[in-house]
Amino acid sequence: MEDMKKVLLIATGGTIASGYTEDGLAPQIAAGALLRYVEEYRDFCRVDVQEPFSLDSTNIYGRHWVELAGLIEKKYDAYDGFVICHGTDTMAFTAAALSYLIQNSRKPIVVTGAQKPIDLPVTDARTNLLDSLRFASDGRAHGVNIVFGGNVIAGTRAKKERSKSYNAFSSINYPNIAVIRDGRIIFYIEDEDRINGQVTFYHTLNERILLLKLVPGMDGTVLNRLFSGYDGVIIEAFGVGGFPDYGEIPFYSEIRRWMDAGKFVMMATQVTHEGSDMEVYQVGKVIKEEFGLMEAYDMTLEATVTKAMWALGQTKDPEVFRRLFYRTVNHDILLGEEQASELPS
Ligand SMILES: NC(=O)C[C@H](N)C(=O)O
Repeated sequence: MEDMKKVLLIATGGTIASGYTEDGLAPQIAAGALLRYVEEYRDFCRVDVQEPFSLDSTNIYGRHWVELAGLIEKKYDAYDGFVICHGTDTMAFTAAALSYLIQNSRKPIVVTGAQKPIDLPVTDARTNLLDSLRFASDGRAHGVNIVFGGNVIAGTRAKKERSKSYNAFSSINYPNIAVIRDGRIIFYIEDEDRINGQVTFYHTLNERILLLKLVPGMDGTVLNRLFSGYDGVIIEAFGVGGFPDYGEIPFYSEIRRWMDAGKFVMMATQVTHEGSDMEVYQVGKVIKEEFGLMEAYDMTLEATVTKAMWALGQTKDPEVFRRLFYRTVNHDILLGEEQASELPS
């Protein structure tokens, strides 16, 4: 058929493509073989395959994200949509990173995977892959999304909340973009009109970002010991956000040291839902104001980390960094616009 959509399937490994070995599950099923389990796709799209690498997603990080974005950039004009098959463990990081590396894409870029290998008799893999191909072939779909367990989740809003169930991913602090039920896509958010201008690809990340989770009693000098290894730190604080003050233990002076050295200090919360708001309590407000600290607000940790890597890959200027960090990309932050609008443009 003339109007069949063209989709590029990019396989990267993960459980969806795994088989049993003596040492446990490991990726084995080639990209082309994945497609044989979902022949129904032939009714609505044509698919080519690429397999840049085949890894358990535990082993996927910054350089793979840049490689995936580069591959999509190279093939962008030749396809109507892209589906990346990926392990679930770091899928939320990859989807967030790709949301920053590929912005303003009118074409859909879907990240999917499964909790069970595609060749098992009982598996979520076939539904997830077929749903993803369907979504990547839909004219209303755009940008980076995870399709998993019947949910379509903005690439910056996904979190793996369940390690075994088929509904492993949730959309955090934001509604699903769409759901897919029995092969029918029901959009909750239709915002194609927000895309104007050209798709933009970025090629640089700075991975020297540390995510430090506070535990009660943590000694602030831990920041001193990690100082030379990183250009920025995101501190995963308690509740809406604040720093402990245990008397002589110097979180405050460590933050001063990092900032005086031109490093970036940001605050996020270890609570999954509803986000940070450092100005509520004295333990947060005073230090936020003193240092002009940035905070993640309603962003997921995965988005916060990869956005910091992307922004720091573009600039070292604190004002430019702040503007990039608070600007909304692929629905990632709702509470940052206010902060961004207070900055000179
Ligand atoms: N369900 C999965 O895909 C888990 C696997 N360990 C991976 O992330 O590659």
